[in-house]
Amino acid sequence: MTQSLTLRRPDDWHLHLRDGAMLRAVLPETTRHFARAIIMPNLVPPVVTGADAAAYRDRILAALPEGADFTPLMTLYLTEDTDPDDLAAAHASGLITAVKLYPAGATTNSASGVQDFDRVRPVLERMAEIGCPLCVHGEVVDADIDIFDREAVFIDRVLDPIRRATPGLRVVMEHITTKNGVDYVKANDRDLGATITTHHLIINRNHILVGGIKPHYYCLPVAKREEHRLALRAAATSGDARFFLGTDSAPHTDPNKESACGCAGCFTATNTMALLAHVFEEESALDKLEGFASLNGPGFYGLPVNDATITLTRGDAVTFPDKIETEDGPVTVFDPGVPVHWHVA
Ligand SMILES: NC(=O)N[C@@H](CC(=O)O)C(=O)O
Ligand SMILES: [Zn+2]
Ligand SMILES: [Zn+2]
Repeated sequence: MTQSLTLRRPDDWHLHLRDGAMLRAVLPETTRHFARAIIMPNLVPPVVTGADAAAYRDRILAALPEGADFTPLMTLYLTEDTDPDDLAAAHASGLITAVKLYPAGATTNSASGVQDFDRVRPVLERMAEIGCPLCVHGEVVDADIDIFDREAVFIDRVLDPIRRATPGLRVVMEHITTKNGVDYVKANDRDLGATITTHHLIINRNHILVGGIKPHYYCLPVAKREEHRLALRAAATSGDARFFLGTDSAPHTDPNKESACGCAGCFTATNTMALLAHVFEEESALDKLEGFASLNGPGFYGLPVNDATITLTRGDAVTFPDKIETEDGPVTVFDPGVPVHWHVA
């Protein structure tokens, strides 16, 4: 049995770092293991202009722990008023790596997102021209669409039409949660990739609801039924380079999670690499973990892979901290609910 596994240092292609005290508290949890991360722009107010992204990047760099080797890859939050010239300049200078599309109202801090997709068509065309990828939170928000169907309906009604209307636009379907998402990626051989989170490889909707409601397992898109989790596992461990890690680690304080109207988001920055080793071992696919966590993402984004390595070792069951303390309050670390024997050496 494999006892130790050395990988090129991984990257996180979907990460929420927040700002201020929360940023300072959660950033070390990521920089300990990851070399780069795509930084989500859903702050309040959101990161919409190049100037916003530059200022946010500087706040992240100022919060880096001593000696950390970490590069934040910045994104802009697409709105119906996004200026294509500002976007193009931010992309050309290397300030931003991608642009994020939130359908208005789909998730945490998405109120400034897109309501009328026709209104962002010129921006999307410009992005296709300059080769700037679009990261998509793929859920419709129509009240008559069941929350468990929102991803599948988004693919048919919004994503596929956008991709057909904008040839050459490179799209990352963020945090896919369904077999429909996996199949859509597989059926398209260019300009399309998908991130998969750690938690969606581990939980299905029963984990959220059976035996009492578990607010720390609630995130968006919400975990689906077991067949979808299995499809995600198969995709992540398949070696198909279109699938790569985006943890969507999304810290909220415990009072905001354990509430009558709890926030969506799972915080997995702390234990993601150990949990992934656990999952990939269960799938007899430890040899595919480096591709998923360290190679496929850079491949999609056209960036070099990292030179440094990390080593995971297997031993006695490990314990992770239950919570990270922040000046805003405690943040609960995702609990896989099963013993995990891997840790980052
Ligand atoms: N995933 C989540 O449940 N929450 C994210 C937003 C998002 O990625 O949709 C957050 O910012 O808290
Ligand atoms: Zn999202
Ligand atoms: Zn997210």
